Amino acid sequence: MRLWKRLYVQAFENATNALPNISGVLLAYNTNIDAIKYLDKEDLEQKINEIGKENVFKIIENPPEKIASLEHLFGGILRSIKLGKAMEWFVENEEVRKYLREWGWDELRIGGQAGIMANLLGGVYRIPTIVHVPQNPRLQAELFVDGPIYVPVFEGNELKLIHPKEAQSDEDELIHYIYEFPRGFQVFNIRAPRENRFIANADDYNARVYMRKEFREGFGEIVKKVELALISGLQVLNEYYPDGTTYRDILDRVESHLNILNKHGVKTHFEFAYTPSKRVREELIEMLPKFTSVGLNEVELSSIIEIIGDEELTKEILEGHLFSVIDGMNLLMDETGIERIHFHTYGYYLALTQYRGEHVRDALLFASLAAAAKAMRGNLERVEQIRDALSVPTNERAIILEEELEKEFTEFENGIIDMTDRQLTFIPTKIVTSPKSTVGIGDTISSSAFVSEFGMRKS
Ligand SMILES: Nc1ncnc2c1ncn2[C@@H]1O[C@H](COP(=O)(O)OP(=O)(O)O)[C@@H](O)[C@H]1O
Ligand SMILES: [Mg+2]
Repeated sequence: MRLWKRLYVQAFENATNALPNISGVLLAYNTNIDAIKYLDKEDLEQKINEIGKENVFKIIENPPEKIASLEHLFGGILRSIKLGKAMEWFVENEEVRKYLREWGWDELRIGGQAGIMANLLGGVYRIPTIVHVPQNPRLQAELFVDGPIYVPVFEGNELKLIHPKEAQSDEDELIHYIYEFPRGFQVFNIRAPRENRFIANADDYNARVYMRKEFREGFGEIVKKVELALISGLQVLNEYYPDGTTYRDILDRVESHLNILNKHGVKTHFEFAYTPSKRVREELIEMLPKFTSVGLNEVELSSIIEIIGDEELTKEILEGHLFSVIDGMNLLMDETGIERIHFHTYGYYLALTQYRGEHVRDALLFASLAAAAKAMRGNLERVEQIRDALSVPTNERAIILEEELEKEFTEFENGIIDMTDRQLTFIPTKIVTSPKSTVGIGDTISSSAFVSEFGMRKS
């Protein structure tokens, strides 16, 4: 434990010193508005009574999984409360969208993985950051913090980089309505077994990874300004769209972007997220050889092994067996040739890399501090807040895992294991016992580790 305390302090210094080494980062593709409302029992009961309680209750046991009426909306909310389960349904109906807008929110936050990472990398780490915004309405633009955050804008034929606030225009508002409820929340005779949220997604653009003109026509220019890129948001792809296009049309465009990034020597990271469509998941795995790095959690690694591995390993990873996770990471590297895999789960992170160095470990430690700070505060504003996370306790139970690793690998030192052609890096993470919010922690972890590692590599 004392060892890790020392390593954490050093890593914070090394990582923060190296952040200014990065001249530019690109973030694509998903940015939206998260509108958060904390549900109120009286308000909810009154609205449901007005609409017709009986019809709303019918939806609870027959979930349509999408919203075409107010009955669907409130039935979905009640189902989420009843099961204590996070659910996200797409809003298909224009009248319902108007209703949602009028019902309003308590808080607005920038949403989407690219949007969230922009406020962190540009706003907190002060790295020049270019972010893709499918639309740039005022409501969303104002959620970007001040700092070197840019969207590309055509002025005539020339591509200019402008802060989103200065580039806002009269475009669509892509709103994800997030209805949060605490454990024990009661409405009529329904009681929430645990805290969670229901999301009504009123965003046609990110659901099909819409790319704005500047990214379709000016990508070659944009890429010249960055040395790192983080790609996310592909998990939502459907196999077919009503207009006859498929996920393939979109992935073709993403692949052409990757080819341009690779041609310019930009290091690329893909942030995995659970991808319900097995077909799409398969295609994403096939695209991984074009990336430098991938970030994922236990559910996502397991869902990949389901495709490239066997049933036994799939199950063991989901159950959290350390050595199965390591086997899964090795298998994924064998299959794709990807240079870096960063696995994160509650309590520890692993990185498997085709290169060596202590900066890989320091980057994971820095990411763990950033995650703890984010969990504590809900929102990060300054790098000093990450330093404060040094006082958060380190996961004691990971020490048992560390001992298992020591037994298995003789060459294990300070979290680093030398395998013949690879390095495996292990760190116990900080754990915040009562987090203020858990939205965007995974994105914070992966992006902090990726950018700081490459910054330190240049030191
Ligand atoms: N209370 C906490 N303290 C520190 N880290 C946490 C806490 N809760 C979750 N985390 C970290 O956040 C990660 C969540 O990432 P992920 O599962 O990818 O979700 P998302 O991408 O939706 O944020 C977990 O793997 C864990 O490492
Ligand atoms: Mg994640």
